[in-house]
Amino acid sequence: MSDPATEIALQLTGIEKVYNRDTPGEIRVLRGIDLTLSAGEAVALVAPSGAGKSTLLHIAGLLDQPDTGEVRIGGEAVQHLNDARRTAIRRADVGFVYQFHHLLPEFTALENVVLPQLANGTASSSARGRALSLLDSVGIKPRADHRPAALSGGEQQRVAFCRALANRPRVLLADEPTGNLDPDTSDRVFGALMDLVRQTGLAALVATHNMELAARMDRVLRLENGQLVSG
Ligand SMILES: Nc1ncnc2c1ncn2[C@@H]1O[C@H](COP(=O)(O)OP(=O)(O)OP(=O)(O)O)[C@@H](O)[C@H]1O
Repeated sequence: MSDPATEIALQLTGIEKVYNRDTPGEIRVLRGIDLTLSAGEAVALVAPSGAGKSTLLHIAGLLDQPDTGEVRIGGEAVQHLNDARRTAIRRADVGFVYQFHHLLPEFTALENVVLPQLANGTASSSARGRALSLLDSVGIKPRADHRPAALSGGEQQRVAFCRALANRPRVLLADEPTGNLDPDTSDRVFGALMDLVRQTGLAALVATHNMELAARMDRVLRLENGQLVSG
């Protein structure tokens, strides 16, 4: 059996992305991105606004296609797969946490966390238990039956964090997952994330401007001039 610690969860090779090609507004956002994320590894992505962080996360999460380069998730090259297969891989293997959480307003916090598993056809009797345990790990289990409108911004963000992890994805792609949170709550959510990384082999790519959190991850990568550099 392969060692989960050395299993490659996500691999980007030679990724390039240009917007408005061959027009005066051409922007070469990604200029040859190489990134290997192993199972059980957390990597911080630090990028100034407009550097291409969202573009990179969208390509890594199969929401967008690069112009050139290859994306592999769990060893499978996804470039030439049809849309249905790419969607299936995204749903099964990738969790997203965005700056804006997009919770479904008519459902409770708990239902918002369980719903992706229903969509995925993977909801089991344990799905509710898994969702409650995730909500507990970030301190909002007592709010499980509240709808998003009755939750604070930070509570909604924590629900979105749990939703992203409910399916046990192989890769978590997060954009400022603790951005709205006070330092203690941020610490708790980050701790819950790192526990999952260490205990379950989750691979996490976390965009953040918080250099203290970044330093607590395994590696820090900066997106500069369309390329990734260490540190
Ligand atoms: N669909 C698009 N068409 C044209 N230009 C785009 C498109 N999407 C993004 N851009 C441009 O590409 C650059 C990178 O955008 P991106 O959203 O990836 O940056 P970002 O690093 O996530 O920024 P922020 O941190 O401010 O959200 C920006 O200059 C942006 O204006």
